Amino acid sequence: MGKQPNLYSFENVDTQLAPNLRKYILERQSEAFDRHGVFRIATSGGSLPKTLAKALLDPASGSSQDKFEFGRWEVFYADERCVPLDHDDSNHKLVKAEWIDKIPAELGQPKVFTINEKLIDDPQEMADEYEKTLVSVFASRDSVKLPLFDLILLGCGPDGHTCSLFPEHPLLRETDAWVLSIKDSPKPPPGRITLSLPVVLHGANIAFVATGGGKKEILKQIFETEAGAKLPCGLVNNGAGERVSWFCDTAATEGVGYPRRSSVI
Ligand SMILES: O=C1O[C@H](COP(=O)(O)O)[C@@H](O)[C@H](O)[C@H]1O
Repeated sequence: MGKQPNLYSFENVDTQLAPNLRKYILERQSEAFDRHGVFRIATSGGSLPKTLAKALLDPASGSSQDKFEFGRWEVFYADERCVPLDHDDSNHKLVKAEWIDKIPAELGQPKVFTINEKLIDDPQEMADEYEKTLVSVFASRDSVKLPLFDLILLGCGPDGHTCSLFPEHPLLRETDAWVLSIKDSPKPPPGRITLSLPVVLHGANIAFVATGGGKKEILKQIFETEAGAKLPCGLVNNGAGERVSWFCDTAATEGVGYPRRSSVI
């Protein structure tokens, strides 16, 4: 498959996709610990956190010998909605409820970098402040051109959006900023912040999770058409190639002609 993205497709989410995603993340964790002693991830909201929880927390989905060391994790948001952190639209609220709050105490607690909810009425200010947070963690912008996440976990919207980067939106042309604001998101809520495309493409590893029949038409477009290659998810595939892995179920990949794999092992 050379430098192309990996497309994994599993019959069952609980018994196949989740254990394979678990193995993949354990490998990324181990590489990151070897590299710099911490595991820095950026995560999305939407349908991803529920599936991710099965991979991270379900004892039936992996070997007990390989454990996540959440105490050495740093968790950032690939995108966030400009709402209070306890609002139902908040990606943080969802991620916290799905898995962060369920981590057994003995596995440690991740350091989580949320938005400043005092800035919900000013998305640009919120994006600037979140970028400063990244700068403080990933070192100064002068010496680091782009932050290097060990793993970026992404969803794929039915229109091909990922993070809060929407098809044909001018934000896709951003080349300088690390964190962008959007006031006119086509999907509610309208105010959001998002990692920029260059930051996503720079990720050491990028994993999409897309499940269910509602994703099959967009996956066909992304993997098989020129127009799909220009959608945000297609741009990630083309820009990051073999560093991209898709974790899907067969309902989502039905009819997709691109070569599929059934195990990360
Ligand atoms: O609005 C958003 O949507 C995308 C995709 O969500 P999904 O429910 O179709 O998986 C999500 O990745 C992003 O974080 C979220 O803000």
